[in-house]
Amino acid sequence: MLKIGIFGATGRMGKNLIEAVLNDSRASLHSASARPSSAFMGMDAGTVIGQAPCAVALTAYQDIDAASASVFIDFTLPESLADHLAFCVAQQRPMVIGTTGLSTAQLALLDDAAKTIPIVFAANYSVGVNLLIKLAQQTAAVMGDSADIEIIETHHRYKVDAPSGTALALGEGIAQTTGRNLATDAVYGREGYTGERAHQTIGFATVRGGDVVGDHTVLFADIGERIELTHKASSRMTFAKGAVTAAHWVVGKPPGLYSMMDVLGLA
Ligand SMILES: NC(=O)C1=CN([C@@H]2O[C@H](COP(=O)(O)OP(=O)(O)OC[C@H]3O[C@@H](n4cnc5c(N)ncnc54)[C@H](OP(=O)(O)O)[C@@H]3O)[C@@H](O)[C@H]2O)C=CC1
Ligand SMILES: O=C(O)C1=N[C@H](C(=O)O)C[C@H](O)C1
Repeated sequence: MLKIGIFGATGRMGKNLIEAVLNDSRASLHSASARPSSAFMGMDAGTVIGQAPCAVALTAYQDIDAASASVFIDFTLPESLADHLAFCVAQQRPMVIGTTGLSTAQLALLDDAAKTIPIVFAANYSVGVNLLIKLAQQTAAVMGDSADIEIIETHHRYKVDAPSGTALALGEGIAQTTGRNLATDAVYGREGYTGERAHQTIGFATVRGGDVVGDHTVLFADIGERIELTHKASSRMTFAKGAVTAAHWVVGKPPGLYSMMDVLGLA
């Protein structure tokens, strides 16, 4: 039985993760952490998600008995990444991380931690989006020399980072396939007198509103025809189940930084 600890248990994803773990017959909820200032601190994790109590009380991450956990899942905000990484490295526990909007320095921390523990890190844990990345790469290999490439993402009003991590992962995958460099070729939104589109650019457009769980479209627009590859997530449970699958996969792996592509055998 896999014993899964969840950081950020009170968040939108945290609650879905608790439910996904409680519904997994091969896993149990080891622990659920929240900010020390959280109004939910001390409450039962099952109660927090509106279900029957599960005998796991929300605690500060520092108070978790990590030695008895198999793996930790972290979908929080970038500012808590360093603490959670240091905790798991000190306790030598594998991690599954889904937090997006990480800075270059935070990505370097991830690389460092992965020298001593196995970590799965992905901007999107749905099967469909990982397949979309592959399909976008295949399309780019055929059409990337002539078509203009634009990535459009839509998310709920509460999302704090832009473009989405998934949009950036799609852009990175296409850049690798076509010999582009996102650092110089990405265009993040347009305004004013922009001039004509430079062909090698990859454009990103961000839409925010309502309760949209997560939509991504990759547009390959040529003269006379265009292809639009679209994925729409309709439930966060899709991401939560993917993260739990990754948790099962990462336990027992050697230290290293892995992706959901590795978990799904798509790498
Ligand atoms: N990879 C994937 O498949 C997916 C990734 N995501 C990403 O997951 C992340 C979380 O998304 P979502 O659940 O919607 O966000 P929420 O804002 O709903 O949840 C964030 C959680 O992190 C906690 N938190 C924030 N700062 C700290 C801190 N300094 N220390 C401890 N805990 C902290 C919050 O606690 P509190 O409630 O007390 O503020 C909350 O529980 C985002 O980066 C999002 O982009 C989302 C969906 C899928
Ligand atoms: O914040 C979200 O909600 C999501 N974030 C991830 C991202 O930034 O790509 C994944 C998903 O689209 C939902």
